[in-house]
Amino acid sequence: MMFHPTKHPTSSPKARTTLNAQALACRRGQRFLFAGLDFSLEHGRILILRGPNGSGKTSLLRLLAGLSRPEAGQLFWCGMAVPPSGAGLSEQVHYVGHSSGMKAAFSVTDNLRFWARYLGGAEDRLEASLEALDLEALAHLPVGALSAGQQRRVSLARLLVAPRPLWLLDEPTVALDSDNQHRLTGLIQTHVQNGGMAVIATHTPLGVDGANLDLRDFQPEAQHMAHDPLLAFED
Ligand SMILES: Nc1ncnc2c1ncn2[C@@H]1O[C@H](COP(=O)(O)OP(=O)(O)OP(=O)(O)O)[C@@H](O)[C@H]1O
Repeated sequence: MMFHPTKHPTSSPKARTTLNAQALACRRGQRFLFAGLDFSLEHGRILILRGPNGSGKTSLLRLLAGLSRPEAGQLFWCGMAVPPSGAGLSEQVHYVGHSSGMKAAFSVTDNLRFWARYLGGAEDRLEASLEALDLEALAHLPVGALSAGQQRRVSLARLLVAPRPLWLLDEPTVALDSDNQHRLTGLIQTHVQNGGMAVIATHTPLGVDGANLDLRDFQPEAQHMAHDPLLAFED
């Protein structure tokens, strides 16, 4: 795939941007979700995370976002080892997870303006972000007054307020109608066509080309399960 570093305002990846995982392991509570997980992702590529509920897709995305630490193994960003804190990688990442990350009482515009500032983006991207997710007519409304699919679109608009090369998307189609699923597909395709990368957990087809990583292939065979799930809970 061609690399166009300056063509699109949503991405400003470095040439030869790469993300590699070597022998990653993740433990939640007393249970190893996966171990020995390797993958390699280059600019312009998509990695699609597969696996049943509870197999560790969200846990892997949180680990890549620097929100939790691996139990073992090593991440490399552009060939540089990422420390357990995630420093050096977490600043390159947009993470859109299950929660919207928005303040319910604030308007769509105010929420996105906050994220633009927080993520080091420019406010002049706001209009384009609203337009890309068909949010202009909702921009003045408090996020808490929006439907689930509309709130999801606000979360996705965050991807566009600041350019970051690696998009981590957790079930991004949830609550989206078919028009907006197509809109999302277009955004992802544009991002990678211009040199971005994406790791996407999904149970449904996204209409994008990507390599598949099935978490079931990395489950340790013998599990020491906690008898009481509450005892295993971690913040
Ligand atoms: N805070 C936590 N403390 C302990 N265990 C947790 C915690 N959060 C999640 N888990 C466990 O980790 C396992 C993997 O959860 P995760 O959310 O990563 O799965 P998933 O593959 O994303 O699932 P889904 O397809 O349902 O979204 C689950 O068994 C879950 O109970």
